[in-house]
Amino acid sequence: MSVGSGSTGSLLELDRLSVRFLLGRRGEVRAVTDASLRLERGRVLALVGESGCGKSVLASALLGLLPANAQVRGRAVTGDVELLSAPEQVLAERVRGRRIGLVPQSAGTHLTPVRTARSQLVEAIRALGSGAGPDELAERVGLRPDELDHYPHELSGGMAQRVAIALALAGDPPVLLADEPTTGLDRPLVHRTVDLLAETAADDRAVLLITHDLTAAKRVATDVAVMYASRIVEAGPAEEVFADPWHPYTAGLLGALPEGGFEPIPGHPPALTELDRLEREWGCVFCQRCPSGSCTGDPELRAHGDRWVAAHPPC
Ligand SMILES: Nc1ncnc2c1ncn2[C@@H]1O[C@H](COP(=O)(O)OP(=O)(O)OP(=O)(O)O)[C@@H](O)[C@H]1O
Ligand code: NI
Repeated sequence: MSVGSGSTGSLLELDRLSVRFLLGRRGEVRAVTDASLRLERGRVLALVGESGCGKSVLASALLGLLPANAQVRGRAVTGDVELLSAPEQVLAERVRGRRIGLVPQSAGTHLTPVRTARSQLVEAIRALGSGAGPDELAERVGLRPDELDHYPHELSGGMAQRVAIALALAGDPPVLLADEPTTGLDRPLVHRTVDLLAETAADDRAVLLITHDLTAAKRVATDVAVMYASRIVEAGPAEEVFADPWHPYTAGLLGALPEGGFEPIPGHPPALTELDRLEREWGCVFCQRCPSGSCTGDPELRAHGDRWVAAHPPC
């Protein structure tokens, strides 16, 4: 992955995407700040970070699904569409399902209970006007065609998740956006689901996998971006970042895993209404939790080769 602008051949590119929610007299929530990312063909980019850091808001911004009190800045380009300024009609007719397929959080509740998987798939194919057939899509996600004739309550969790991914693929979108696609699944099923997403990426697409499940991210991501308090604080090739994190927050997330010895960083992320003040006072909003003592106080994500880090450059 690369962060920044001036791409060739990327399927999705974000350039300083920022989102604030205006709360009137209660101030503002800064949910996403200057997020720059590039998603290339064949790649799985995991966007990781604790609950509430802004991952889902970033995803909603790309799909034009933010509420009216959201103020959006920056650029996000897929194909010839600039997503942040595109009218709703363009997003509805050309982007959602066609350029960006959405894999839902909970497949079980996403499917309509009174209709078979096949009829839902056929309807999606018809609505999106794509050339794929239901059996072909079933096969692509590892389902037997006859399994499509089940109603959602007859599907196992894993089969429902496969149907949901088949639905996301119905319009043959080059990009899949999966926001916490493994919520509520047990570990083997988490692995099968993310493996399937990785296979779809290998099939000439790209996947943006939003998750707080570091184990799942480690398993399939080719690239990773770590988000803390609305900002991406570190990004780069997944293998390198996971093996040798530069930002102390990334190190803390990895330290909280079983293999890291269950040692999370003490404290909590700051309230998102306080970020402007904290950055004015400290530079870096992580500083109050920062064990490293080497913070430059510069919140900008800076490049060092193909890796990016804020405030804590490699020494
Ligand atoms: N409409 C809104 N008005 C005000 N604040 C909002 C609104 N929608 C989201 N937020 C806030 O934006 C912040 C980021 O939320 P977001 O859902 O993106 O977090 P997340 O990283 O996806 O976490 P999770 O893993 O829990 O989904 C949260 O503090 C949330 O309360
Ligand atoms: Ni710091």
